[in-house]
Amino acid sequence: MISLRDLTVRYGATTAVESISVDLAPGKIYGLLGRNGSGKTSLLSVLSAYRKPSSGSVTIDGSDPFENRALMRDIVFVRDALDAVEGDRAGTLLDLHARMRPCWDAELAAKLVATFELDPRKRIGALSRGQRSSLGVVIGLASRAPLTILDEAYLGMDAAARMAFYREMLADYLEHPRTIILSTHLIQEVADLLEEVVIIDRGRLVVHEDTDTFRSRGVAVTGAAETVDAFAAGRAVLAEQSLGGTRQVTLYGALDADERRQAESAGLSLSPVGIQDLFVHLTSPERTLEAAR
Ligand SMILES: Nc1ncnc2c1ncn2[C@@H]1O[C@H](COP(=O)(O)OP(=O)(O)OP(=O)(O)O)[C@@H](O)[C@H]1O
Repeated sequence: MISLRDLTVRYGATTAVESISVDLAPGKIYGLLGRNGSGKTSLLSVLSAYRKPSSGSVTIDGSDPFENRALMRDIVFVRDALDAVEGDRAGTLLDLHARMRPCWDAELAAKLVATFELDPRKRIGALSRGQRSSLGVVIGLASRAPLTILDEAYLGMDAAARMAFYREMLADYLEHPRTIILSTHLIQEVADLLEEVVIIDRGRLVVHEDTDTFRSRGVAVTGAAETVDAFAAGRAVLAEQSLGGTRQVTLYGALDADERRQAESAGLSLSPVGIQDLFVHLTSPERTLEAAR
């Protein structure tokens, strides 16, 4: 179990992560979602023991990962920087991880290198943006670390490479379940892979729940403006738009069967809201959930 307690990360006057407490059960794929600068990388850096929290704590199965060699071997953190010597060859970096990672799977690494058409003889500094990301993904997946953290691992990858990444990740995860945390802005693309979503906004935790429950909370209600307004009264409204006499509101909060019947008999139409739209509404600067309530 990963437990964050009042986790705070500050850089001088900037508070990147503010008092986040959350428990993440092992063996799931998590989506860490947040707008630019919301604190995702800062949070993941602490989780992967790259950085000490300013205050609060992180424990993994009860132990602090910071400077904990045994725990750190079981955490792989793939991020933009790749943590590599630019003059080294891609294959050298893979060999390094093969030696460092107790669960490294050389066969999987070779298969992924072929899938992404990577040339292990190429120097890291000479890789294209997408090839660098692919190399990161090979390291992330072939490490088979019990805690695998992929921070925007897809940067620069084209659509075909991203689809291959998702496919390979899911296939390997199903055979070798582990905790995977994906930080991503491509929410719609990965939505079906995520078992739980964690949303942070301006350093604070906004949502942590299983993806289906989160998805079920969003409903778009469309109909005559006054009927929609009457139905929406007292509910959390995340967004609204009107065209002529027709209004659509996005509500946050699952409707029960009675409420659905009531809406439909009033002539309103109900439609689901994708998790990307829910995310956008919940983290929009103008309309936070607190404001909506
Ligand atoms: N090394 C640093 N020094 C000073 N401020 C930093 C540093 N790293 C991050 N920050 C600040 O902390 C805040 C959170 O940044 P962070 O990189 O954690 O966000 P993020 O959610 O990963 O963003 P993005 O989606 O744009 O990658 C931002 O305001 C950023 O400017």
